[in-house]
Amino acid sequence: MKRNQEMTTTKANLRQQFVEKRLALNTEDIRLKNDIIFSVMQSIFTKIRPNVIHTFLSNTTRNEVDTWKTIHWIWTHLLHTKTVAPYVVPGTQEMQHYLLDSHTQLHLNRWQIPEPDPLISAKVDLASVEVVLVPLLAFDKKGFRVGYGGGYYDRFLEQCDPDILKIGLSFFDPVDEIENLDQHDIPLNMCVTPEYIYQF
Ligand SMILES: Nc1nc2c(c(=O)[nH]1)N(C=O)[C@@H](CNc1ccc(C(=O)N[C@@H](CCC(=O)O)C(=O)O)cc1)CN2
Ligand SMILES: Nc1ncnc2c1ncn2[C@@H]1O[C@H](COP(=O)(O)OP(=O)(O)OP(=O)(O)O)[C@@H](O)[C@H]1O
Repeated sequence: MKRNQEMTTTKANLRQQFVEKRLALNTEDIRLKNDIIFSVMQSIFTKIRPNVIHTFLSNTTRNEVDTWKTIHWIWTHLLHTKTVAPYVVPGTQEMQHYLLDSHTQLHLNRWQIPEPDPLISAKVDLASVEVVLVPLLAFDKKGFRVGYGGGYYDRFLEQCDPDILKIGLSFFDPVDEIENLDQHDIPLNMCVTPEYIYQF
């Protein structure tokens, strides 16, 4: 406990800590945790039946929470729900957003993250998005998050309706507090972990 209190919880420190924690999980741990998160996502989406869900496309080689099972389940069970995925415009901090369906052509970007081909995919108006599944490395008890440090999601969420439902997905529990938040940080409304559904 003492040690925990003395540990700094700056974004840079948490980034390093949680990259390591995630890479230390074994394949079986990850499978079990992903299964629990998937079943929670099924209940949440069955209950609220959103029209448009924006989701990150996991880089499973970095042990990100897997969104693919949820995406396939949405496609087969929520027939009126559209899914949308981001594309990082190279050399910028900006993301564009494209319709994701079984026909969407995907390419791996420089970080091995699958993205819709911007030349042939259908661009989506952010005003239609109702739910965003947000990637993260760590989050705190107030719902603030730390990602890889590009600031992509804060820039994106700023463009969305403030009432949009922002759901983080994490294999780990929250830290008490992120020390160096800035005015751009937009908190999550919910974070799903294998242990608990946090609501903020
Ligand atoms: N699956 C997924 N898609 C996503 C995100 C994410 O976290 N996960 N992003 C969430 O924002 C955006 C991509 N942001 C990223 C930002 C930095 C790095 C990265 O690997 N950075 C290096 C640092 C040096 C470099 O620029 O290469 C690193 O962490 O080692 C990866 C993705 C958009 N799409
Ligand atoms: N809306 C914004 N406008 C301008 N700068 C921003 C905005 N959002 C974030 N930033 C800046 O981007 C940088 C990275 O932000 P931060 O460390 O919060 O990234 P992150 O949340 O870990 O990354 P990501 O959102 O890509 O997962 C910071 O310097 C932050 O101030």
